[in-house]
Amino acid sequence: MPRPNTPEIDLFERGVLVRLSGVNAGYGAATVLVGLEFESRAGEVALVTGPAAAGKTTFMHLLRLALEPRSGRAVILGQDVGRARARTRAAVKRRIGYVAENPVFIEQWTAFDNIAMPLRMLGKKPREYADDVRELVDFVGLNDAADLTIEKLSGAERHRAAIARALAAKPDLILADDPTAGMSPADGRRIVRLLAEMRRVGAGVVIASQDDSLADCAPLNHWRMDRGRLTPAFGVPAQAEAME
Ligand SMILES: Nc1ncnc2c1ncn2[C@@H]1O[C@H](COP(=O)(O)OP(=O)(O)OP(=O)(O)O)[C@@H](O)[C@H]1O
Repeated sequence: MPRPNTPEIDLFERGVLVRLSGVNAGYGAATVLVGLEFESRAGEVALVTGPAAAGKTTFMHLLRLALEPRSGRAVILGQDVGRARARTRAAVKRRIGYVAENPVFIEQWTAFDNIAMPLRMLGKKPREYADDVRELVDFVGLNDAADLTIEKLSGAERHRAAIARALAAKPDLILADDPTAGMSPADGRRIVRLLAEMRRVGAGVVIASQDDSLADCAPLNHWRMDRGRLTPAFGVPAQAEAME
């Protein structure tokens, strides 16, 4: 007899990728995130905006399981991550694509090889992943720059490469921390649209930024973070209405 699903797996199967209920988190003695209520569903994009030091990066660390909730309940990709064992947490992490604020690459490698890194780590051979990586390169618009070593890329191209790398292993949840930093407004909007496209393959996307003006460049749920508290920016987003 198959074991019945846990309530957390049931939630995932109903398309709820993240559900935070009353979550507090922080560093050392400092509580940075306070009483978070948040939900992200498959095929939805969330934009979290707020001023410097509001807690956006800390929120990303919580979602990518680099920071544990101190209290409350955090269900991410079908697991109560505050209670899960190290092995389960590691398995959840592998299903999350993360675009860091300052992406770190192997500078002497080409963008193509850096993008392929997650696939190599899964044990795939170049002939198995070459077409998929080329497709990603096209998708993010890196084109010929993919064959240059990363150190030669512009800031915007590095972000495109970081996005392609985060998508390589086909994650269920994509997190992008300030992906438009240092870009022109037009480039920034293109990047957000690109990330938002991932909803079409059923992924959930969460983007953090200081820039409120990004809210109208794709269909998304806009949240504001202020002093560690998260609120829907315009009334109650569709996803929160659907919370059971
Ligand atoms: N490793 C850490 N240890 C202690 N405090 C930290 C740590 N990282 C961040 N903080 C503090 O947590 C608070 C929130 O920082 P966080 O980086 O999450 O904000 P942010 O909204 O991402 O800011 P920005 O838009 O400038 O990137 C700040 O007061 C910051 O000083």
